[in-house]
Amino acid sequence: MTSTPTSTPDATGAVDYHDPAARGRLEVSGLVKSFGPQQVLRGVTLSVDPGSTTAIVGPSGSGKTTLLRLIAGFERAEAGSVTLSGRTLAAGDAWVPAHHRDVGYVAQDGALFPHLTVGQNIAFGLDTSRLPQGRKATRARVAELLEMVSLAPALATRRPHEISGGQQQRVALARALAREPELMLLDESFSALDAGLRVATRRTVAKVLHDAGITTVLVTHDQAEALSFADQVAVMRDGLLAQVDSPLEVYTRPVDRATAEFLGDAVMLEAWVEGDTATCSLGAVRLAPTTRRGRVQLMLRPEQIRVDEHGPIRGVVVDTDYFGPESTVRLELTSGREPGCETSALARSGEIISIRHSNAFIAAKGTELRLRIEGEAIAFPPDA
Ligand SMILES: Nc1ncnc2c1ncn2[C@@H]1O[C@H](COP(=O)(O)OP(=O)(O)OP(=O)(O)O)[C@@H](O)[C@H]1O
Repeated sequence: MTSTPTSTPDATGAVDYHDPAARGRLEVSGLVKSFGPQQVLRGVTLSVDPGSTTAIVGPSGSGKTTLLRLIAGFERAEAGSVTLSGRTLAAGDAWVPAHHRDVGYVAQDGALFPHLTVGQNIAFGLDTSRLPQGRKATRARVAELLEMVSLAPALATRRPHEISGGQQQRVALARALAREPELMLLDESFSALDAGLRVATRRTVAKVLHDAGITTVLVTHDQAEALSFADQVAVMRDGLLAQVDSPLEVYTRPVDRATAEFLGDAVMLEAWVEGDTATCSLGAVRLAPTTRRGRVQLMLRPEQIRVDEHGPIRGVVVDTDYFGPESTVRLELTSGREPGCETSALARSGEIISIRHSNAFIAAKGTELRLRIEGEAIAFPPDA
């Protein structure tokens, strides 16, 4: 690790290592990357606070892994810069090779060496020049790292094929942690695991990284994983970040329809906006702050449409998808609105919407349900 304390700007103008407050701060600015004629990254800018976790999520081929590989130093960009802890890693001709970046990388399959034991795999990540000499010190550090990732010390003598997929991912993390990186990059690190193991492994890994205060960037195509794992979610589309914000904000206040639909189910309705109210087939709906007026597309999450026996909206169950704890219920709206409810030219019966409900018994086909809307809707341009 390069750790000369100085505040002298280098040739690129960046302050050279090491302002303690900046340790682990990642700044990516204007990254452009092409493969042949295809521009894969088209000017990506991203800030990650020290010790925080960012998930980069987006459709397949949007450029997520390429961005991670540029940060790791496995690829070079045509334009833009990467700085970590105030140290320039890449900018113009300035270039720090991958093995000098203080960056850990955990691949999708863990990429353990099959011919080495778990202990040897982890020891491979150790900088032995920083350890007191001797095999005893190495063994102790390996045991410590295994404990950090909640694995029994006895596993050290096994080979990767003798442990489970979730254990392999934790060994891969321990190997990456052995170098005490300032930044951990997780490239679809949980996606090869089955659902239960994925959640448990993700939780362990998140806790280890959080407790160690290591800045983390996770690439995933799994929206739920991104929303649950990260402090900050960066939504990538066509080589650009469409939105970077907290999980709650990107889910409840997506910047556009594509982002809304990528992050979860969305009910889209034609609507007419006046002031802070939109009128649509569900009646008058409160809007999140917007400058839009007139015709819009309204977005609600299905869970915002609640079954309520006194609700002003009526619909008849068309069909149901049962998922155990929850069902997605499709309803055809009927015109029997309550007296006193606003109506408009857009409020019409026959429109089909989806809601979520936890009681599968109420959702038999043909049942009439009364509904109300909770929270605010988002307005997008009418033709997006
Ligand atoms: N080494 C390479 N040579 C040529 N094209 C590449 C290379 N690496 C990536 N690409 C192309 O760049 C685009 C973005 O790929 P990338 O792997 O970054 O996307 P991704 O968002 O991570 O996708 P996925 O979720 O499927 O892994 C794809 O069209 C891919 O084919």
